[in-house]
Amino acid sequence: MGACDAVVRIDNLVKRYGDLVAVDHLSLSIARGEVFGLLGPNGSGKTTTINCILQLLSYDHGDIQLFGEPMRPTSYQLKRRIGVVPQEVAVFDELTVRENVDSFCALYVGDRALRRELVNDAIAFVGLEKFEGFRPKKLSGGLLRRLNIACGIAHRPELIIMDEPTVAVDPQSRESILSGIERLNAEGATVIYTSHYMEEVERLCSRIMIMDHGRCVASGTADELKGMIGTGEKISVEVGRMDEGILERVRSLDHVRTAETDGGMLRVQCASGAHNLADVLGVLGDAGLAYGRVLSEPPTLNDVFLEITGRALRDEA
Ligand SMILES: Nc1ncnc2c1ncn2[C@@H]1O[C@H](COP(=O)(O)OP(=O)(O)OP(=O)(O)O)[C@@H](O)[C@H]1O
Repeated sequence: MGACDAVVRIDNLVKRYGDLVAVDHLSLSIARGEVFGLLGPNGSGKTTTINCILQLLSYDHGDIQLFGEPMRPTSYQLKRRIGVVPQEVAVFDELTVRENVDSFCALYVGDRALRRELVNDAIAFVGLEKFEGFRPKKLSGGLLRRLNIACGIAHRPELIIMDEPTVAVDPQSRESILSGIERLNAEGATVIYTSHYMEEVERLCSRIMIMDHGRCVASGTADELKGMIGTGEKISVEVGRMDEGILERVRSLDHVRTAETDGGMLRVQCASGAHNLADVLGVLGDAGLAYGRVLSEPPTLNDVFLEITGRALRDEA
């Protein structure tokens, strides 16, 4: 990828808070049209990275380029091409939903008629038409988050940065937010999405960087990340009673790491490898054991994180 194709390029970023190294020699490059996921537990440095990109924080070392140009605190022409949805809801309590979206849009768009159209579109986009005249205090947490998004995207930015936009929202708003991001991307926006919810990142992101202690511990597509580890699928089979001899035969299969029974279910954790499910069912079939439901779950991004760091992504969540 040439430098000009990169919407965001970070080289060797270091940010310290006193003795704490919050971002530790981080480099990344994000191409136009990507939904780039920054995944990591709380405190791993995601927000600090975002705030450095936006020049809201000064940093100790490193280069940041946006749209092929160096990003500086005074790069207003670059900043207007970015939409930010911050982690904390940041809206004006005294203004209505419509007035809030309009005042953020007015930072970048002077023409009133055009702005009216953009504000209408943004409010419709997040599904807040019925709440246009409401002040933020009257909105639920999920609706507030949607207002926060409308404020960030109304001026049609090319790069949208969303910092954990679904924390503490109801399932309906979560779905609305996720499908909204998919639509923004389909319309051409490049998106940076930070989260500690691996399911969201897996659904949305074309590429993922897993962070821990300010460092990149792994990056790639979800499938590439899963391919990097030795953990394979988890197999569950409804078996009722099962004698120890059959269990031992399952355990002796090539790629089986552990096999246990619990409440009538056989649970098998495999190492990565082909035919694991067929091999396990083969043992049961050969033993003449009737079985019921069979579930095979591929490894998750949490398994990637666990294998690389020895901890679960949600340990601290
Ligand atoms: N203003 C600050 N002063 C001192 N330390 C800070 C400050 N802001 C963040 N930190 C520390 O820097 C580290 C990275 O924090 P950061 O907020 O970037 O992580 P994060 O991955 O975004 O976490 P979260 O999911 O909680 O937002 C943490 O150890 C945090 O405690």
